[in-house]
Amino acid sequence: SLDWGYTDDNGPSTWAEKYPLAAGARQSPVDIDTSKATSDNSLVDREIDWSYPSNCSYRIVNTGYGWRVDTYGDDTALSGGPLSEVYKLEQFHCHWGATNDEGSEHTVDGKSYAAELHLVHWNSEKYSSFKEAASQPDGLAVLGVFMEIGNADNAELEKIISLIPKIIHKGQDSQASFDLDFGSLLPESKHYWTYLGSLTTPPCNECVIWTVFKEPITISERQLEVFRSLKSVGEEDAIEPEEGKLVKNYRPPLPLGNRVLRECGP
Ligand SMILES: C[C@H](CNC(=O)c1ccc(S(N)(=O)=O)cc1)Cn1ccc2ccccc21
Ligand SMILES: [Zn+2]
Repeated sequence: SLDWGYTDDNGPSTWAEKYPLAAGARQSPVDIDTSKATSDNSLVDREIDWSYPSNCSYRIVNTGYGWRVDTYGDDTALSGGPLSEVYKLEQFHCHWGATNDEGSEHTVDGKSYAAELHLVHWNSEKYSSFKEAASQPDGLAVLGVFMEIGNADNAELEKIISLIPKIIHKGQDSQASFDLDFGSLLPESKHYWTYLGSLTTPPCNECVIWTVFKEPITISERQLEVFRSLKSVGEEDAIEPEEGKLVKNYRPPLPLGNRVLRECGP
């Protein structure tokens, strides 16, 4: 069975047994209590700037915990906002729930969205590899984008979704350099919240500067169902067809504690 996961016997409430960092004071996700967000001048007009060439995605893989698109970081850049250095895009992935009223990791005043997209970057100015950065307090910068159910398919996401039937089982991957317009995967408004947190999966390293956009993007119910068709087990694990489906892969919020939650944007 999986070392950790999202079922009752290996889910988030059990992670701290094998991954002690999961019990830390700087964990993610958190509930974004908008009354606690400070819009102090520290971020005034420090908008988040990103730049991704459309051909930077080269592989999609089933990690057993969801899908992940690996990217060439060389010509990518994330800067501004709460960041003091330029970060490079390493990968992006998504979290979702079994039903549409749950699925995001961050919540806003207790409200969950149907899913949440994470664009994972690392501080290539200060560190020499993603792995090294993932053990540093300012090593990673993750952009969180809420996804809500809309009537239309999200055309950019469709390029990813069309590859999922090739990676149904854990460990499968598809080398597909597909052209992606990241502009359509990010909201129009650059209004965001930011705080210091962690990876939301084991080993839960407290190495992430989080930036969560306020405005969601949309995904269709059909597209979300395709995410839920992924399996957390390999092809060789002979189990019942309905078993092992990744119907949910989100960690519920952890206490913000005495961390500062800052807000920026119009
Ligand atoms: C963490 C790394 C594997 N995990 C991730 O890269 C990762 C990235 C983003 C998120 S999220 N959902 O927060 O955006 C979660 C996990 C491997 N790795 C790197 C250093 C390292 C040290 C020990 C064990 C594994 C290690
Ligand atoms: Zn994530």
